[in-house]
Amino acid sequence: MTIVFKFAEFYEQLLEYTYMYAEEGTCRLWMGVKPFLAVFRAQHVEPLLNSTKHMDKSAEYDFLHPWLGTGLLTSTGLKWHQRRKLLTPTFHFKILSDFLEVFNEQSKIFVYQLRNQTEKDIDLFPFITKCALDIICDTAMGKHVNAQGNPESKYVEAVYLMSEIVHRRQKAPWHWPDILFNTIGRGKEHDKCLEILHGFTEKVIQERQAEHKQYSDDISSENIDEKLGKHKRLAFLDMLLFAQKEAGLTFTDIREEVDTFMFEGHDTTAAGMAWASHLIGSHPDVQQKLHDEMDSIFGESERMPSKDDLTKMKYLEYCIKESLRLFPSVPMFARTITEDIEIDGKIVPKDTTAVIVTSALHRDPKYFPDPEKFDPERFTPENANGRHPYAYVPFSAGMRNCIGQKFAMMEEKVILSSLLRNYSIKSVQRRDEIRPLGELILRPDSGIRVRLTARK
Ligand code: HEM
Repeated sequence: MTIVFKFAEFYEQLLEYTYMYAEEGTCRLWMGVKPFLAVFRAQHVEPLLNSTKHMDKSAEYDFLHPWLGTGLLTSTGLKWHQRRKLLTPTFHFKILSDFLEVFNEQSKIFVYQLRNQTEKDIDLFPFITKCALDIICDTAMGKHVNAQGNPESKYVEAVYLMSEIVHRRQKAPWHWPDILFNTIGRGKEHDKCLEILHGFTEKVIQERQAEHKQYSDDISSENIDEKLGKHKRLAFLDMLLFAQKEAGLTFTDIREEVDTFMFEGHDTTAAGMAWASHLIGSHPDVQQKLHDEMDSIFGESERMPSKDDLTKMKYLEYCIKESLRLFPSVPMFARTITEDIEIDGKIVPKDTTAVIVTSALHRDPKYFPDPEKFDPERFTPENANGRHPYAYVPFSAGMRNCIGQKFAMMEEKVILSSLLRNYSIKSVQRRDEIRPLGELILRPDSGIRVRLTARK
C-alpha cells in the first residue's frame, strides 16, 4: 500500500492510516522519498522485536547523536552489546532501593508545592515534569538541580528545547542535511542548547570524578559508604566511574550515557504520570478504589512508602499500565530492517524503516475489547493471562527493551500514590478536549488541567 505523506501533524496522520488499515495491521508510507512500514498488530510486531537481527535504530535517531552520542539508546552492534551488559546491573534491586529514597524526597516536595493549588483549575503537567526531572538528575548524576523550586534553570530549559528541535527536524526532510539545518533551520539554536547541556553534564562528571579520585583508586561499590561517607547515595554516574577503568570508558563515553539517561529517564515517566492523573481524575469509581487501596496500606500514617508498600499497590499498578496502554509515553519507535523479513506473508526488503506504532497496537479490539475505555481491570493477572505478549509493549520488548522500566514503575507508583494520599483529583478536561502530540514523547497539547481537593 503506497501513500503520499504530508509532513504536518505526522502523528495524527499516522494514526488515521492505522485506522484505515486496521484489518492489515501494517501500512507502507512515504516520507519524501523514503519508505516506511508502520506496524501495529501483535503478530507483525513480534518478528521485529523478537529478533536479534533487526536491532539497529533507524536514521531518524541520528538527529539525537549530537546530544546523546551513541549511548545505549542510539548505539548499535558490539558497542550496544557491551554497554547493555555494563549498564544492566545498574538497575539491580539494591540500587533501585536506594533510589526509593530519592523518589520519596522529591514526592514530598511535589505534594508540598501543590498545597496552595487546591480548589482551582491548574495544569498539573509542569509540576509532575519538574518532579521527574529532579528525580533523574539526582539518580543519574547525583546532582540536585531543584527544578521544583527553581523553574528558571538554564539546563532544564535546554533539555526541553533540544527535544523539541530534534523532533521538528525529524519531521522535516528539508532540514535533514546539516548544511540546510545550519543555514535555513534551527542549527544555531541547536548548538547553543548543546553547549548548555554538555557543559552541565561535563561539569557534574568532572566534580564527581574529582571526588572519587580524592579517595584514591580503590573506591568501589562495596566500600563507597566508608570512602564517601555513609549517607552518600550512588548515582548511575558512580557506577560508570567504577567501571571506567575496566571497561575502558572515555570521558565522552560516560557523558553520552549520562545524557541518554537524562533524556530517556524523565520525560517518559512525567508523561506517563500526567496521563494517568487525567484518566484517574475522569473516573471517580477508579479513584475511589485507589483511595481505598492507599487507606488500607497507610491508614492514618503519613510515613513514606517502603518497597513492601509499593508491592501492595496492585490496583495502582493496573491503572498505570492501563494509562500506558491508552497513552504510551513513547507512541512509536523505529528499527532499520537489516535483512529481508517476512511480515504477514509479504517480504519487507532490507533497509526499510519499520515504525512500531504502540498507540495503535494497544487499541487492537482483539486483545483490548472496547479499546478506548479506561479499564484498569484489563491488567489483573486473570485478565492479562494468555494475552499475546506483543499486544502491549509500552517499554518495547526483546533485547532492546527499556532498561529503565522497573525504575519507571517504581517512580510512578511513589509519585502517584503521594498525590492520591493527599488529594482528590478531578479532571476539568474531557478526553476529547486534549490533543495528544506525538513528539518524541506523547504529550498533551494544552497540559493536564485538574482541580485538586485536599483529603486531610
Ligand atoms: C514510563 C516510562 C518509560 C517508558 C514508557 C519507556 C519506554 C521505552 C521504549 C519504548 C524504549 C525503546 C525505544 C526505542 O527502541 O527506540 C525505551 C528504551 C530505553 N529506555 Fe525507556 N521508558 C521509560 C522510562 C525510562 C527510564 C526511567 C529510563 C532510565 C532511567 C529509561 C531508559 C531507557 C534506555 C537507556 C533505553 C534504551 C535501551 C536500549 O536500547 O538498550 N527509560 N524506553
